[in-house]
Amino acid sequence: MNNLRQLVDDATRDAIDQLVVGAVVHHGGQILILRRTADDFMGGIEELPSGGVEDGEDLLRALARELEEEIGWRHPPATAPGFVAAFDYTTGSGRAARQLTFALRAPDRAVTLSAEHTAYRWVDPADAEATDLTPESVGTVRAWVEHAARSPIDSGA
Ligand SMILES: Nc1nc2c([nH]c(=O)n2[C@H]2C[C@H](O)[C@@H](COP(=O)(O)OP(=O)(O)OP(=O)(O)O)O2)c(=O)[nH]1
Repeated sequence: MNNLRQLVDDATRDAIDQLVVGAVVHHGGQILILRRTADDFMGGIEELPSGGVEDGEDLLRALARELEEEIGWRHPPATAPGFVAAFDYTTGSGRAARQLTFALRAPDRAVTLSAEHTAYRWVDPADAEATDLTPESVGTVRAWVEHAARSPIDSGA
């Protein structure tokens, strides 16, 4: 399984200010993407469900909280999340962020959005480039496809 502590230690070593957790939520081979509200920073883009890890929070607890907040999941994930990939970016407030993305199988397609997003859709990962996902997110989806093909158990598939 993945070493979560190592991911956190690596971020500290790399002077990351803000850890962010994200999820490739998948169901029947499709993945869930959310559209940010137009007036937000990076408004209107599509993104994977994601959000900042709070002080003292571990990665998987942060992931469960963000999934509850952003897509209304009120149950523990159906499968153990598998680590997919990391990407670094600068947040709207200028902080060095690293998004650590995990894969999770959704029990169904039910989604309840928060005010942070205006829409959601389930897409074929092969079509990721034709969405408004950022290149970093497209790369993450690709990594998930490759990872799932290589080692189905660890992928959380
Ligand atoms: N800023 C930024 N965000 C990116 C890039 N690539 C990429 O996928 N993203 C994604 C990650 C997030 O889903 C979203 C940006 O949100 P964010 O974390 O910066 O949002 P925020 O403004 O609420 O953050 P903050 O200022 O409150 O710290 O876009 C990038 O190059 N720059």
